[in-house]
Amino acid sequence: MKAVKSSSNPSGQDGPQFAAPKPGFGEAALVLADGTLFRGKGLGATGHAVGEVCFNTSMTGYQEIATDPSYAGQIITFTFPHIGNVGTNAEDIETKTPAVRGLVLRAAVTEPSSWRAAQHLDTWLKSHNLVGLAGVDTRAITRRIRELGAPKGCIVHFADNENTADVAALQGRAADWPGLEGMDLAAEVSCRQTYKWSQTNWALGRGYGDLGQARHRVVAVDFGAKHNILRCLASLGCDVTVVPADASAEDILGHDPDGIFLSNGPGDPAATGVYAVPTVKALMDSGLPIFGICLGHQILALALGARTEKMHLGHRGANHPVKDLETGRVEITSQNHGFQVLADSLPKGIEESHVSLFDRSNEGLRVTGRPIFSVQYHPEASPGPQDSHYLFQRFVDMIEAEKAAKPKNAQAH
Ligand SMILES: NC(=O)CC[C@H](N)C(=O)O
Repeated sequence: MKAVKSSSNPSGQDGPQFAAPKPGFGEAALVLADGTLFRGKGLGATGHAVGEVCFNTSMTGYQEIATDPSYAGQIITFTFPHIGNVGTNAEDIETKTPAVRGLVLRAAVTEPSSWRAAQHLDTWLKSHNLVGLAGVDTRAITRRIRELGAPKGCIVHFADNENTADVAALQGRAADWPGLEGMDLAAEVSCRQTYKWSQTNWALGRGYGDLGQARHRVVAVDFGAKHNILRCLASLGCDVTVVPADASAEDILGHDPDGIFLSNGPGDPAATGVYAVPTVKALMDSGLPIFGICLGHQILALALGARTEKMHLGHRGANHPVKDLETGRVEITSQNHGFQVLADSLPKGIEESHVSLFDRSNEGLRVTGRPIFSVQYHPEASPGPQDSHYLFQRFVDMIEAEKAAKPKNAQAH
């Protein structure tokens, strides 16, 4: 087993010194499927969890990241060293029950310093039964991930009476985990029942608002939707009905929507799409505007006949440059995905609308002449820049144009 000591600096250069976790935090480790071992101090709940180890480069917004349902089946390494220093609160959540498997941090978590802090990250992790690891060389982990492609791993926070030397079994657990390819996780994190969403975006001095008079009806298919997407829709006057991932086209159209939204979510789109792809195909026949984000983009692409594949590393961060191919404008985007749509598999009549300036991978599509479009990245930010908020307005503009072209009393439903 290749141990990487948490206190060492493998680059041999003088780097910044980080506070060591305080005594009282138990032993903890991250073991990759190939046996690479990182030992540090535990945070949050004791226990172990297995998942794909990925890294996120965002400098802020760790609570939104940790509550993004798209992280089901994944252990996040934060490349930014100081995570947890503004604590946690009841507002910055993207779902009530986080789906992430565990968090890996460089520096020990300090006491929260923010007027919004309600809980220490350690207490918050415990309350959600999430395992954390701090005091490890996250640069070394990131470099390992870069070499291997997001590897399988096991994170463990030992209880006081446990034998902390026995990590070989944990390597076995990591190696035995089947991996995200072919895994359907959207069904796990989706809502079980249809519900209404009316909360609007957060503002300083007010907090979240509430949708007043609704102007449009949108059905959002929940593959693991981040709350801020729903807030962005409500903020533009949409009365949002959220339906489970396996809702049929009939169920969805039964709500008499003016537009349909396909959400982000975890897992392999090819696996998740087994039930969603036929539904989305049927929804496209309705002629209604359709907007997809991330997993929603991938499912829409599959429904249109394109292909998806797993990326080597994926994109996870809050500063990814993306070019809108129609306007030539570059937006700095928030991202979290490990699969991609293959642009050269897009059939005729489907245009690539956005491209990543990091690696030229596909970041969006548009159906020529129809109000159907989607993006791979996260225009709702949360966390991240708001450069791409215009896409929600684009969706609402499409809804308004369709309604103006086909007044309700002239429509079939
Ligand atoms: N944020 C998302 O919707 C992620 C989509 C998909 N699970 C991926 O990793 O590519």
